[in-house]
Amino acid sequence: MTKAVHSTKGDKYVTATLNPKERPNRLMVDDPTNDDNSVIALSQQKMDELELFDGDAVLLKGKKRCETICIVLADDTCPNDHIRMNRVVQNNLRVCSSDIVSIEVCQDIKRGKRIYVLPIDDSVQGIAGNLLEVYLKPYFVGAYRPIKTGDVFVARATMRTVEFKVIETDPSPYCIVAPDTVIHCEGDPIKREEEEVSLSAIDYDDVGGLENVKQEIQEVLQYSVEHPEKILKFGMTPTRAVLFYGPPGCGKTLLAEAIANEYQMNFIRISGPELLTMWFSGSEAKVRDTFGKTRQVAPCVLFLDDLDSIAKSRNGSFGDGGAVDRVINQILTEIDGMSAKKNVFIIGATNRPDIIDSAFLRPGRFDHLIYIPLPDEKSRLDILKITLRKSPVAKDVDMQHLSTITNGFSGADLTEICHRACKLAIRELIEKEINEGKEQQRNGQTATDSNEPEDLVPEIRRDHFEEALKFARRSVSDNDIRKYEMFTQTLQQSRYFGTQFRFSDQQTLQGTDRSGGYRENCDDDDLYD
Ligand SMILES: Nc1ncnc2c1ncn2[C@@H]1O[C@H](COP(=O)(O)OP(=O)(O)OP(=O)(O)O)[C@@H](O)[C@H]1O
Repeated sequence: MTKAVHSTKGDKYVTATLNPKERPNRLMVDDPTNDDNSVIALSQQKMDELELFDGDAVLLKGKKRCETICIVLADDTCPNDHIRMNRVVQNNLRVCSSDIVSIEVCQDIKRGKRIYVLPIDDSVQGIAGNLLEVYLKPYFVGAYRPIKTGDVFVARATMRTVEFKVIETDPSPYCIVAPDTVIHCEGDPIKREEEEVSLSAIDYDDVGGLENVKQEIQEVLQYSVEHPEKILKFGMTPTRAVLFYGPPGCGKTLLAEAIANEYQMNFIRISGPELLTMWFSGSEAKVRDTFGKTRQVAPCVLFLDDLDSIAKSRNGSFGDGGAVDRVINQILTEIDGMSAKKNVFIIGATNRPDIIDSAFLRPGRFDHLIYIPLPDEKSRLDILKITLRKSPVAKDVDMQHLSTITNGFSGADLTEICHRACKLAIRELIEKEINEGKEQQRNGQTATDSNEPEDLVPEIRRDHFEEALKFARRSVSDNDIRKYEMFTQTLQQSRYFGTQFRFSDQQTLQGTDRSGGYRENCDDDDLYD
């Protein structure tokens, strides 16, 4: 399986910039074996040559004068002139696989007194929790991570990942975050800068079920990326765009992010309404720039969400159909330009495949449609387990039973049940701690009197789930599902002409049978006479 989609660099360029005698500290970027945001790896031989030791802090320089600091470790599987780093580090340096970076020891790095970081707005949407406790402390605790002003990093908790930008460090511009470093994160989330692309940390293990779809995507990507010449030989163009369709909340977005991660590609998401708003507010150039950015950060997955909204708007709030036609044309031109580029893969998504403009579905555009259905029982069990994998759940909570009784629930509906159960446990814990505090006050005790504070709610229990299920609801109706199934069936019928078709030997020999040999069940033999 292709794990990485490398940017195409001519050999000449590589040999010129990698002349080992002249610049031993210039190395070619490789994908990591260890996915840590703060670690890069070199061969032991290269470490010796550069007089580096395991655990040294190093200063890395990439493109556009971008720099970052990491810890270096020896990895004997790393080729001598290569440097392994994950996508977070690559993005901070604005480089990708096969690009060249330089490395030098960073001698003057100090322990941080304080750091100030802020979340990036689109990565924190819908998250209400305490970012410091839930994301930042677990990310930094005991890790002694070096950070530099301007870096972006990804911190993870349960199912969500949040991207943070380092606004300031004291001392500046870089430091090591130690246990006594004070972490500040107060303030509004900040906007993603133009050149920063999303660093999805969602991977295939975060997506429950959908095994067939993962397999299908693998084939599409593998054929298109690894064997384009074979596809061209047979007169076809490699598939560069697929359209996910299906009910809401079943993992279209999640899967698109996981694909980007799985194939070590950057991820850019644009929604149909965003594109329309850009256009109608008079910034066609912005639409071009948005697509342009995708080309710059290739290899990249471009995720075009809510494609149906463009079709809907023909008769809607954006005025006459003519204007919408022009938007569609520009978007299609961009998509055509994009899909001709080898290392940009476009994934469109819609809940309303029936109203998608047919121009989007022409060969060379979204000609490959993939249905993302409601999860079946096994997939529901997977989704429940994935959602709760970082949560302590009591042993007698029967997940299998939960997955059986939730027939017809989407992935998002199931996630909501789990989150509600978690919140009930959290609420109970807080209430119990407050009550216990009051009790201690009444008894004249202090919290430090007792040695080990008792864990008042150690796990999410059955009753938390039972309560959560009272509020559970299916967000997709049977009627909707029937419509998707009918669409899929019609699509298949229009695609698959017939399994019984065979060329007749006679026709091959004589070359005269204009019916194409498909005569088995035909009564109207005289049609062409
Ligand atoms: N297959 C799945 N595995 C794990 N979680 C899932 C799955 N499907 C949905 N979820 C949960 O539901 C949430 C919403 O899923 P997602 O946004 O990918 O759905 P979608 O199909 O893109 O929906 P929409 O069409 O409304 O944009 C996810 O963040 C995740 O928590």
